[in-house]
Amino acid sequence: MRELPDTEKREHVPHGATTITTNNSKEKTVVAGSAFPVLIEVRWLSDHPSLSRGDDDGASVLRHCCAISCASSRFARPVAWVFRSRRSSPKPIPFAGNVHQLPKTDFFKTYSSWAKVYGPIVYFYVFGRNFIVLTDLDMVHDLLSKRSAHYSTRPRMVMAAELVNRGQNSVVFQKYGQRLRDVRRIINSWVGKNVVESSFPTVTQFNRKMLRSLLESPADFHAHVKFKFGSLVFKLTYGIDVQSIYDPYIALTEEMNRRTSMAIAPGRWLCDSFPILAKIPSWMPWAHFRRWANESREIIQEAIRAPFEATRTSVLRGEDSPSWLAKSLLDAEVDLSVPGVREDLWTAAAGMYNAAIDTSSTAMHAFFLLMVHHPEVQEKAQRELDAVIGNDRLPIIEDRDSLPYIDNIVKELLRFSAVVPMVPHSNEEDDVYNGFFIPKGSWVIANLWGILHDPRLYRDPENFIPERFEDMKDYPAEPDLTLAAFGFGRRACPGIHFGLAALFIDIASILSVFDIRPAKDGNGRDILPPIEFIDGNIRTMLPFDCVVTPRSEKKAELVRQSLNE
Ligand code: HEM
Repeated sequence: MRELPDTEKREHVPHGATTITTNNSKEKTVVAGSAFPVLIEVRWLSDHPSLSRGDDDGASVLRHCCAISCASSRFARPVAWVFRSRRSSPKPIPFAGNVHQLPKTDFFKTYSSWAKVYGPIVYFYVFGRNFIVLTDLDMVHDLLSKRSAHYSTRPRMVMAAELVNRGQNSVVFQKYGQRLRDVRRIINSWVGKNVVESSFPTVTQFNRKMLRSLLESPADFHAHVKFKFGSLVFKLTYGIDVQSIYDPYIALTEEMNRRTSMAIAPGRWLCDSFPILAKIPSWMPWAHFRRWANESREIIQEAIRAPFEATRTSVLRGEDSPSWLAKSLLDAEVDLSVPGVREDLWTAAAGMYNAAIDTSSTAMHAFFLLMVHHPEVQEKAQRELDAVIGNDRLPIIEDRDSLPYIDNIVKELLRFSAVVPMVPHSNEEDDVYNGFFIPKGSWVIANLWGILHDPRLYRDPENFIPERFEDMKDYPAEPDLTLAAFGFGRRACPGIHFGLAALFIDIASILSVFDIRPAKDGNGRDILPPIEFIDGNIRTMLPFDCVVTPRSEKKAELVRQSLNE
């Protein structure tokens, strides 16, 4: 342990409490004494200027103290933190913590407003669970990327991960470890950077089908977009052709996603705050949450198992129905009798639907709405498309480099809509960062919405302006945080290349073929639907009306012909 500098002295006061006076901080702190001797050190050191200077020596002493504090008492850690973080957190109430200050929706907006008051790293706790919210890109990179060896697991989610079993059968909820690495390796062999291009012909084919649906029933654009992503992912993953949104596979998978969203809804389940409740037997009269969890577990298992078995049967019959899963099943090195192999494959396959559909659909729904609000963006994009693509063909994914404005629309769409507004990671070890003690098992949340709307990075962040990414003579381009929108470190979205290609081809081809205009009210006036998202771990949009019309008969004909190619 480091010696106290001369300028600092301690005096012992009755009942074991200790007073620490430092010349530097001009601060006198009395902390509970005899029960938590180590905490006193933690409190003092963490405020010591050596740490705020980033002094390694000080930091290592603090780390050492933290380790001792943990060894001495599990209870000690949050207490230590509370002492430290008075200036970095809203005022808690005893036991419940900050539960009374949490909003019902749009958590990330509240976190961003806290960041303005308490700084970019905010701590709060709710019934003993520690939350650290980072609203600063550098800090997020420091912890989730540079220290990703320790920050790549997910926080404990009793209802979702344990009772509903998503911790076992969903890549998104899996703890960091060998199983997750195996599942991610499978996913990378399907959509990784080096292989993703092989899926482009199918992505384009499903894009053309969506364009045709838009021609036939433009008012249903909301459903066409969702169905396109759902049917595309089913085809690529399982080789299954789903015929409509009422297809039983789609219905099952939607139910899986609905129940998963309910299972992770913040504040909904008491067992998340009091894990002991998870031990209550499900037959007890008021244990309906346990019965709901059991029912959900079965439905979800069926949603995961059914398409997997359909593909396996088709492979066993020798049917020619190529898919990512069939490719893996046919891989000579894959032996389903080895424990865990089957589970890894179905987890990887189900993860594609879980993680791909809602994210991409929300981005596209937001795109339609933003085009209604921004005819000037639409016209500029169409001028670029007409100049580069012309009138004789539809855009293809390979046009990306020659359509920089469309690319900027994709970037701005991801920034503006922040489809995944918050990314929760957790640390497997106690840690110290910038003088902050981060207890093991904390929720370390990257406030992506806050970062993508940070006024220090973006001028007028609440507005949709694709031009912000253009380097202009009198105004340099603003930061392109597309990668950040897909998460961090070892948990970063493995579908990024696939997702970006799919968004690009949809946006380019829709703007090439269609005009998107506001619907009119009875008096012929434009109806501009409000730009509002529904809060969730993945944001969604309520349906809204707009008018989608082909720009010319020739463009419409190109769409019809494209399906015969
Ligand atoms: C607009 C499109 C998308 C966005 C904005 C998006 C964003 C994200 C984000 C923020 C994460 C969490 C990363 C983290 O924890 O640090 C994530 C995870 C994930 N995404 Fe995406 N994603 C998109 C599309 C896709 C697509 C198309 C796929 C599959 C083809 C996909 C597959 C996954 C998977 C499997 C995970 C879980 C990774 C893990 O927990 O280890 N995503 N995504």
